[in-house]
Amino acid sequence: MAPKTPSSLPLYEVKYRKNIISRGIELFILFLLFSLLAYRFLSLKYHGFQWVLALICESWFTFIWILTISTKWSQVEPKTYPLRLLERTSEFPAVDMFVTTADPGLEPPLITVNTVLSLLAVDYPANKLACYVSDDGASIVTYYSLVEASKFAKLWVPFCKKYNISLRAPFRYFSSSSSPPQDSSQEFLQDWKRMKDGYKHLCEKIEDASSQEPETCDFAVFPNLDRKNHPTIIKVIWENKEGLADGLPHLVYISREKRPKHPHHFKAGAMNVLTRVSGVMTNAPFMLNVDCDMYANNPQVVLHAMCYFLGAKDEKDCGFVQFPQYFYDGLKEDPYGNQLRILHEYLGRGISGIQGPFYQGTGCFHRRKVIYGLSPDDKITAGEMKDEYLQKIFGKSEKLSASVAKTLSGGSNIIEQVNSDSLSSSIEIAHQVASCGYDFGTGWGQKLGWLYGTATEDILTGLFIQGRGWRSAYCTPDPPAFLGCTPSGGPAIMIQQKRWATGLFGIIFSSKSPIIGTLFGKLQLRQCMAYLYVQLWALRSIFEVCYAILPAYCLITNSRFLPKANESSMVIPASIFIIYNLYGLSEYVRANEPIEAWLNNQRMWRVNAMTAWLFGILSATTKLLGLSEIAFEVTKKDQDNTNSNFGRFTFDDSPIFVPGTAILLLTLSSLFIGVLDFKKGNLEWGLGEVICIMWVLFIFWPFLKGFFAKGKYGIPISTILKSGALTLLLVHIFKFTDKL
Ligand SMILES: O=c1ccn([C@@H]2O[C@H](COP(=O)(O)OP(=O)(O)O[C@H]3O[C@H](CO)[C@@H](O)[C@H](O)[C@H]3O)[C@@H](O)[C@H]2O)c(=O)[nH]1
Ligand SMILES: [Mn+2]
Repeated sequence: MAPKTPSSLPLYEVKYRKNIISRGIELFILFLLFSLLAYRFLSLKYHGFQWVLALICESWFTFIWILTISTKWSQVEPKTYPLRLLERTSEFPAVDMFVTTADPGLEPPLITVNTVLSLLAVDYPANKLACYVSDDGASIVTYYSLVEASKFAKLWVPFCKKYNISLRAPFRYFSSSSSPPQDSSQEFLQDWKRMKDGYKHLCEKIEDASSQEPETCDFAVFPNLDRKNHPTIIKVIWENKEGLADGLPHLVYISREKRPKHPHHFKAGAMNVLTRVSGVMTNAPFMLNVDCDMYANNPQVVLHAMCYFLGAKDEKDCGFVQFPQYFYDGLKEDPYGNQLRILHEYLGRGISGIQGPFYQGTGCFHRRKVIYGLSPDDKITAGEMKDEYLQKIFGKSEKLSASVAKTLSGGSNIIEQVNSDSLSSSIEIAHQVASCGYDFGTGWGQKLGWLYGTATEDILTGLFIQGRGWRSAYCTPDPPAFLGCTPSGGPAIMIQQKRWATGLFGIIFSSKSPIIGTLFGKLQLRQCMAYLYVQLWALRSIFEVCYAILPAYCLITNSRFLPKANESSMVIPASIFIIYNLYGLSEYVRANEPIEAWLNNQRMWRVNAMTAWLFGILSATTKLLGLSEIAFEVTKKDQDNTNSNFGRFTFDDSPIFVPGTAILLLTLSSLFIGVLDFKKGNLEWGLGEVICIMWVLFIFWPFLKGFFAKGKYGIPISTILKSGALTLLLVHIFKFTDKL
């Protein structure tokens, strides 16, 4: 038999996990849930209001469980082979890399700089890459930092490539190896020292610039600039004029025009400007997008993505390639429950086994033509290629429509579609397509590009792509491709979770709803169910809150919502509780996560559900009714997580902490009332309710500690007073309904 030639080996493989045992347990839990519903239904006439409420909540939980099972059913183990790709070809397609930043205060320029440096240094021919940074903060410090970073990159990039450094974001490289490796050569030691000094110098310059704005003629446009009202600024910081494969990729700074009267559509607006500006400058057939805090942690990222794009038998199988969002410096016990490792491990791989991962907003490679609205089997007609037609949809720029035409008609000949003119010659047109009115009346944000009208533009945009029949690919190289910051402390997490819950819920009611996509489009049914699983977060809050206060209700009104401990039907809820938790724990054990992480996640996800998601449903409803506007509050990126108190829950005086505090106070009061009743005897409630009370206290443990802590670790008095008033009101209402 002849040995396999490299070109016959696949560039990627996707295996399905044989998760027979966990599937069995999931189905068994479903069976128990149905038994519980049947039991409740049949015994409804012997019980009161609590029984009905419990039945409603448990029906909802059963529905969510069905979505969960379907989503997790077919988990994938993808594998990509970049070495085979390198053996097979030397002609690589071009990639435009987009970085977005919006606020130099919440997103320190040094973080953005590190992300950019890590991208400039990836293992890929430099003449095929261009890096575009969008700065919605129009910050002189960000611009200055990038200019300085490009100077440092001339040393850093060759250094990384010469010694094949695996970590190419300097802040991570120098924090993980504060002294050079022991057995390194004299030459390496010298270079290493030069890099370390160079980076230190860069940091100092950026720090100085943050306290005193830099002054040179190149920065003339920035001073006295109003972030919300300014013209477009585009600067080609570095151009790889000779087109050297071992040089530095182009680096372009863009701050799009902003005017108070024009909606700017947050990140989606920024992404569309990046798409257009890059369209008239380099027009690469592939685009990578990362948030400013997501540095490339694996220098071969682009090659991994290309394994899918170039290796897919059918283009349709690979509309975009998504890398999971992982975070750096996360504590192993995951105190805030926002490392999402378990979410990626099971749900993420499960979704990937259906129609492919959701687009997660960062760490994703797109095909330009997919972003331009193309469907897998679209045949472009000559009429659609006419300039007039293109300008109606893509806006009034001849040069842009010419490059769009190239992209749309290019077919699979992706090497040829790029622009070869110099960047500087397109500056004027770039300004035009970055202006704030350019979108208006065109297809941008409606049927192409990143979609408007939501704070979760990522999920909406990905949904729209999959609804047209594209599949996406999940890429999980080792080491992880990208690492970013995840918020720490209570308030930042709550804001992020609320934004997600609000945006996701709104999508269900939009014209791009997954339900419509399945009925009238090409979204697969189970993919629709997976989307609903996340999009229903906000609505889940109502059922979770009701269920969490049910035990307190029972203790206050001396009633019960569970069978008595000595009744045989108690077996059903008890085994659901035990098996569900053991099953959850086993997921952590299988993924090598500590038990503490499981406990903390149990807690934080329920806390989020009952607080942030509850605010999510409020803000989504007011938005749907037209009473409020979309808001995108940028998440704070911490540079330094080494503080010993890192991991402790923090509070502020935001109303978002009121529901949690109130549920806790209500539960404590019910215990108090329960103990008083206990002396009187003749109790209706029993062991089941008490265990539930304990569980609620366990979940709100960080809040309980917050009663006794000071400063940002304590719950503000005003929040306690508000929650206290709410609790009193609820206790009275409960007592009152009981008398009815
Ligand atoms: O007006 C804006 C607002 C935000 N951003 C950028 O958008 C990115 C994401 O913002 P961030 O505050 O970090 O939000 P996260 O909650 O961390 O982001 C997640 O959720 C968002 C949708 O809610 C997605 O857009 C992100 O890609 C995804 O990582 C950042 O690079 C921002 O600079 C802008 O460019 N312009
Ligand atoms: Mn982020």
